[in-house]
Amino acid sequence: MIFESHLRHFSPFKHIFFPEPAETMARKFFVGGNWKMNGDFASVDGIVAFLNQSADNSNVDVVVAPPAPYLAYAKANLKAGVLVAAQNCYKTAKGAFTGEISPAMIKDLGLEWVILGHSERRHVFGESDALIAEKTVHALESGIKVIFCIGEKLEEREAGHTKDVNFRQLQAIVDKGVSWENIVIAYEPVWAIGTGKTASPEQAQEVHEWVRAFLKEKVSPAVADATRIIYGGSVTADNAAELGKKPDIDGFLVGGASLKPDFVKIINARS
Ligand SMILES: O=C[C@H](O)COP(=O)(O)O
Repeated sequence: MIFESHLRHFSPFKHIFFPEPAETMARKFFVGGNWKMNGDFASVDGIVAFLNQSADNSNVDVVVAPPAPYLAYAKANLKAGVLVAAQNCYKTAKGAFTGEISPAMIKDLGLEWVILGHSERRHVFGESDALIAEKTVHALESGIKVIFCIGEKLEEREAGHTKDVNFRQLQAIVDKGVSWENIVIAYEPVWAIGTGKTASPEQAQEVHEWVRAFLKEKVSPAVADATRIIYGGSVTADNAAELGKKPDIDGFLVGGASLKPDFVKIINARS
């Protein structure tokens, strides 16, 4: 996959062999639920019950991310339309890395997705852009799709660095020549996560538009057009519909509200 990406960008014949699609592609809405380090068997049963009882919605990709000990249990009990993601993984398949899980293990559980670069991994556990990029490359090469999180801290926004920070975080994987068809970008301003301070639809749309323009310039117009950019940060059933009306917001990554039955309203926010 890296080979094709390089050919597309570096071949002098790229427009002959890899023409860019002329038409704009419709992006399927994507709603992720990140349970973070919350839950036990009883609460997982409760979440599974409201998800399984929800009406099927073929217009939305729904992916929930339980803590690692509950991945297999959630997968075994959720209906087919709700996929399961791991919240993190390491950059190699196996080895002496106490406490880590690998994409190979995620795949072995029959799962397809992992969240990487979440702000809590970046800022609580000190993961660097470089490490997150290595993890992303390894996950993709292992056949696992990636919800790749980016986002600025409050002080970075107030200092006028929002664009620089988000572009720097993205550049780390652009530099690796990743193939973008199995990546969803989650823009999650750190100041909005778990704070109840949602970015306004206009604030979120502004950054999503920047991110799409960045992809157009640094990768290709086709990738910019096709890649889903979802928003995370205090999304609730009350604010999801307005956020979801913005043209560059292709879904949500939901934390706290994904633990409650109203998560189903967020899944259906654009229906
Ligand atoms: O991954 C999800 C985000 O960190 C958002 O969390 P939140 O909805 O609790 O603010």
